Amino acid sequence: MSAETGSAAPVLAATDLVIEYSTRNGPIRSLDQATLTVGSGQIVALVGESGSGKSTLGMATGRLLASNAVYAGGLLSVAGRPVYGPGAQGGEGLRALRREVLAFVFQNPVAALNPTMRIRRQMELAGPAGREARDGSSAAEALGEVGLTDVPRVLRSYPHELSGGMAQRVGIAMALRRRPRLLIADEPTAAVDATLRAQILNLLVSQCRDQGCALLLLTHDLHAVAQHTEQIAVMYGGRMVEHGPTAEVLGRPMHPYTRALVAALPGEERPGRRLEAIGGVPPVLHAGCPGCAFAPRCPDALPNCRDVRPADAAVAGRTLTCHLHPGEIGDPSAAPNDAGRPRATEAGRRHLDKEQEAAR
Ligand SMILES: Nc1ncnc2c1ncn2[C@@H]1O[C@H](COP(=O)(O)OP(=O)(O)OP(=O)(O)O)[C@@H](O)[C@H]1O
Repeated sequence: MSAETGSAAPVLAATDLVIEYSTRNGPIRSLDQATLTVGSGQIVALVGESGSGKSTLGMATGRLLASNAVYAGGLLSVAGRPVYGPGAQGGEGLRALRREVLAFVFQNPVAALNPTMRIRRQMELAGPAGREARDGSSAAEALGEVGLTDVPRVLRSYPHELSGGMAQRVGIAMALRRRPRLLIADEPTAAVDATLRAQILNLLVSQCRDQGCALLLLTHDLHAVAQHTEQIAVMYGGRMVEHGPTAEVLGRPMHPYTRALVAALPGEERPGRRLEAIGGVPPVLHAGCPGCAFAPRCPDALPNCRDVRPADAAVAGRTLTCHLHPGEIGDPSAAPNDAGRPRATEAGRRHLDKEQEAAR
């Protein structure tokens, strides 16, 4: 077995992926060299404001983008099988990938189900082919495992006869029926009653853990991320700006955008201080951003931030894409190199000194 297709291959590997949508007003660049790796069985959050490109990356995993989406560069593979880039799967290969490896849970659970079919039939179709597909009891078991009571009634129901919470449990049961290796959940609790959100998320994460299925959770909810995920990737303007272990990234955010997201989190306000809103609006890109897309909103922007793209650097156990953090201080292996990593500027060093001073 080659390294590419072996079980050691990450379940999701996107490298410098560029996706644009063609519109009457010109292209909208939704992914601008997005890079993300999800390991087998990992629970990973992808966060960022609305429009940062999370759903585009999620749907790109199965080449399920809107018809006006245009692939414009980079690579994406799922479980070692190329989806975008050289050797990309098409036809039956792509259908097999969607059937055997990938699963999706969407924001609106009722709309994600087929309105004309009873749940029993949809569960059968979502399950493995053959004898088991006709075996009603296995569908019932799967619904029992996601905490549904009165399963016979649920099996007889049409989607509109279920509450949002019940429909999302059915959606999770369906998504996991074929034992996928990667589940993409796009705001899975956004349309569910607030009192049920934690339950649904707990269920989703525990079911994925039990099955060893990796989960990529696209969300705005940093509290949920802190509670449930191992890794977090922060996205802005179609690319990752900070990626690493959730506890470390949220506990000590380093990219100014991550810091702003954490400061805007309800519960982060200190007595007598207001919750900080992030000033300005996220960009809509029409072409590759020449520098850091956050620079126009960044309180710490350096002179080169608007014009020079920061490279990824390993800093404090995470990957950071920011001129303020060009690499580990005192770590020669992470220092500027000939491969084009930008050099730490004097202003960058001063900023870091200030940060370290504040931390003391
Ligand atoms: N079919 C489309 N045609 C044109 N532009 C699109 C299309 N789909 C998405 N976009 C644009 O691409 C950018 C990224 O959108 P995307 O939905 O991936 O972001 P997101 O982070 O998932 O946002 P949200 O959290 O609101 O779902 C946005 O500017 C969006 O308006």
